[in-house]
Amino acid sequence: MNAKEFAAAAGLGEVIGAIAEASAEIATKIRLAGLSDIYGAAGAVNVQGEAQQKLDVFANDVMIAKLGAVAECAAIVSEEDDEPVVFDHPGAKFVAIFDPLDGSSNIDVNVNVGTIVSIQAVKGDATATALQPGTAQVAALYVVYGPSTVMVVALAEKEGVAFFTLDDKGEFVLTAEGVKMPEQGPYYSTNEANAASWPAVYREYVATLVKGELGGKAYGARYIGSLVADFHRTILKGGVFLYPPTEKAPKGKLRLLYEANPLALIAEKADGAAVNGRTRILEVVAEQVHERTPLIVGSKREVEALQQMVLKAGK
Ligand SMILES: O=P(O)(O)OC[C@H]1O[C@](O)(COP(=O)(O)O)[C@@H](O)[C@@H]1O
Ligand SMILES: [Mg+2]
Ligand SMILES: [Mg+2]
Repeated sequence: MNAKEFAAAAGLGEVIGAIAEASAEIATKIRLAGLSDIYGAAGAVNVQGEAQQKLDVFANDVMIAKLGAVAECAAIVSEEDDEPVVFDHPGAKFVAIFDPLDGSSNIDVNVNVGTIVSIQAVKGDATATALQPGTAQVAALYVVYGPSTVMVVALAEKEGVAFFTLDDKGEFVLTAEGVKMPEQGPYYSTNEANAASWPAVYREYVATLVKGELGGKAYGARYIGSLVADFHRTILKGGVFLYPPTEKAPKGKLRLLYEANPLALIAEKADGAAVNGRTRILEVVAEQVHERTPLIVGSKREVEALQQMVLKAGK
């Protein structure tokens, strides 16, 4: 079975099939990047105030073109566009909310990047649909462009997550189903250079892990700096990824709607958890589509321990 058939069987029509086609094109572009003029900055700045890479723009354009050709897709919300892009598709059922290329600062050094997508059922206009809490998502997925290209899909109605691997014909073939993450893992993953500007409780938490005070074994550190890649390791090996608030980004750096929400649904469907410190990510109600959030996601044991420490500290 491929990703397109899997999603169609789950009542999602062609939406995931279109994302699979877009991802296959993005994967090819990334794989051959050194042979074309696609590395480097595009010369523009996106709504987040971040310099766009040429591959950010390419990935966004491909996603919009593919989803714009699908009758069930009413609109898209992208990290790279200030406003939703609304399609003329009367009666369309879904809005796709995405980060077309995640970890783009890693592109030029040939390190894993990804695509992250949340799918919401239409409820009002595109913005209102996108602003529904993560609990309302009908599906979520990410694609990791690594040594192989893998798509991981969670459906709201199904426990466990499905893995698809891109074959040499451009198809995402089902390679694992019902995947769950370890209840506890060996790694923590965070940009520790920010530690001095985290709320103290996060430093205490990491010290707890390093000293082996949570479950007996001392944790190791792993940080790629591509959320998708750091999350993918976490789902396979267990452990915790955290991007706490910092002085520079007091509301967190990562985006709620197209980074935290989809990964939180995938984590929960795999028996993991995701919080913003105090609150379950999927219950946070966004006020704007590009809203940022702290994110702590991973195995249940680690995420719950952090949440308890934060609540106890009153932070
Ligand atoms: O460089 P930092 O501050 O550690 O931030 C890394 C985070 O930023 C991101 O690159 C942001 O994603 P984009 O590349 O989509 O802007 C995440 O992938 C990653 O987790
Ligand atoms: Mg990103
Ligand atoms: Mg991005």
